[in-house]
Amino acid sequence: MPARIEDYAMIGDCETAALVSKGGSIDWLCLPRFDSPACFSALLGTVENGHWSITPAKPYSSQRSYVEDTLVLETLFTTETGTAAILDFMPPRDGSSNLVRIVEGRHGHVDFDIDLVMRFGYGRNVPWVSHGEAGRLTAVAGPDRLTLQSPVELKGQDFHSKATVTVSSGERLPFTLTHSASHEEAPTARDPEAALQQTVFFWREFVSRCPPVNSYTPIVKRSLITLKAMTYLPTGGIVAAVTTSLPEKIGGLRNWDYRYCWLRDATMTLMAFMNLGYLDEAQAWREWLMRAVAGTPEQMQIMYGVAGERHLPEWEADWLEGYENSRPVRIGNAAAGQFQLDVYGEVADALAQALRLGLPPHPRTRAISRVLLSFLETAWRKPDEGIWEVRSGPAHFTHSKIMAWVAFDRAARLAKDAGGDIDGARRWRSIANEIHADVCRNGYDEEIGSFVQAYGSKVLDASLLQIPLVGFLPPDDPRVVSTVEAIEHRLVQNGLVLRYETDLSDDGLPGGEGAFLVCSFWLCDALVLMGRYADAKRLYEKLTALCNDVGLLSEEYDPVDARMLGNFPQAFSHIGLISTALNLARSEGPAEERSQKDEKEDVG
Ligand SMILES: OC[C@H]1O[C@H](O[C@H]2O[C@H](CO)[C@@H](O)[C@H](O)[C@H]2O)[C@H](O)[C@@H](O)[C@@H]1O
Repeated sequence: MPARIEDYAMIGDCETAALVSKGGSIDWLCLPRFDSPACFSALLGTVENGHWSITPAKPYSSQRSYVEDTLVLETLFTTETGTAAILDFMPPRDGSSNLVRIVEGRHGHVDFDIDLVMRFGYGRNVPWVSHGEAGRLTAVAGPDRLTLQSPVELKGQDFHSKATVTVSSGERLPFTLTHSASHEEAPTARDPEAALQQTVFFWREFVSRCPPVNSYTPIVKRSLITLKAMTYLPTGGIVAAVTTSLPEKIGGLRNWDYRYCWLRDATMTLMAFMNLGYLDEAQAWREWLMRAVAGTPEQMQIMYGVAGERHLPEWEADWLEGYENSRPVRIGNAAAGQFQLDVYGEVADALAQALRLGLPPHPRTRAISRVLLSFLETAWRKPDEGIWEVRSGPAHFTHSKIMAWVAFDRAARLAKDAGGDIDGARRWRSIANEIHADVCRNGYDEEIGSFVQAYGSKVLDASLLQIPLVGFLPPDDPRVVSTVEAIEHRLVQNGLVLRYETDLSDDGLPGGEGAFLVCSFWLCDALVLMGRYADAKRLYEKLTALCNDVGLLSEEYDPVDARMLGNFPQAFSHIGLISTALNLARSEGPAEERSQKDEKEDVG
């Protein structure tokens, strides 16, 4: 049985990532990319689906943390006979992908059991394992090869590779697992100690550019490192999470594959990077975006593979029993074929912000924006699947229309700022005004005194918290105030915000889910704008207390059973953590910048 979600920590090399449990077991690793088939899938099944544990042979307690300002994980094991630590990390690539584990004796001695079970193809393919000289072990199946280099000789037993080893004070035992294509020559093993220095240097250099954010600096830095680890360095793409199918409800079927690049999640990540001054990452992402969306706007997808791939068919790995029996385990994501209107607004907003924050204009941005806006001119009237990617068919989601307004609003501002394109500015502003009126007429329900999930519906939705955040209406507008209050009243469970009322609306899926964490951060942001600082701070502190011992958040949290749910770690949640910290810490935070007054009267 896998560990609880919060008992995992992530290590990664900005091309893929692994999850390590508190007990020293690596239960998830896809190679060579985030979205490649996993070779360790115990997270979604059993150890027979692949894992690599190095665990004390006798009863132990463990404590862990990242080595300061890095993604090097240190797990300290204490047993009756002594203490020993494991340093787990994935060094920046030098052509091949390496997972390094250094076992270090600290006091007395500790006996460790090592169990390496390699199963390619998401836990199904048993490789041919051969034992070479000096602790070298090679596993091959189909296109993949794993090579383990270590001073310890592992022995084959029931398709596991095993050893028991004693580590004494002052001793260091390095293990390096290298992935390569099976048809190529195996790469020479990397020096693990030098790799450790390079990894520490890489992360420290990256995080040294993070500005102080009051008392929130340590958690902001941790989130920044987490987001960076979810960027695919070769292309600039950003994944929504490094896992698939961690359930939104234990035993439920809301299990999805997040190892792809959603324009929505990625643009929000980009905003977090930019707001902390990380313009290089923003630039890399914008280049990625320009390549990914190239083509006709009708063909623009809401998500892509990390290199911009469009074909992400969804299928089920039926040999995996699922996390705590939460089936199915899905690979790929059918949401890739959905029409989600809000994405245009998110992209427009991020590109406008990029220019405002000093990113030099991209030669193709304007052309692409023009084509997308012409498409959106008629498309905004169509129903869509919305930010929550419902599987019940399209509807006129209020949030989607608001984000279509954002697209035209930002375009009008840019046209005006970019040297007097008065005609363009007029045209975009008049469409923005039309959408604005449409939303205020159809998206607000007088009877319940709140904006609602979709035109004509009575259901509340946390995405409506974006209304003041994107500047659609000012935070003191009575309709905004009453919407925020209605959400606080109806969507907050044990202090955390649910996405919407799953029991009142048909999203095409049975069963409920936990509280979607980014929504609680949005509530904090709205409260800041409304001047309710004490309430915002209280909620923020509650949220940051949900981070696990190494500062990571999943997508959702079960407000009743008090445990993490959903894919892990999730970019959305860490974006929320960073952005709300900035809003609380700065008198003029990102929420206030984004929500600059509507310019309805400006161009006429
Ligand atoms: O709720 C059903 C949908 O859930 C997933 O989407 C969610 O995650 C996305 C990535 O973080 C996010 O962009 C979206 O807003 C969330 O609703 C899943 O990926 C979808 O396939 C599924 O329909």
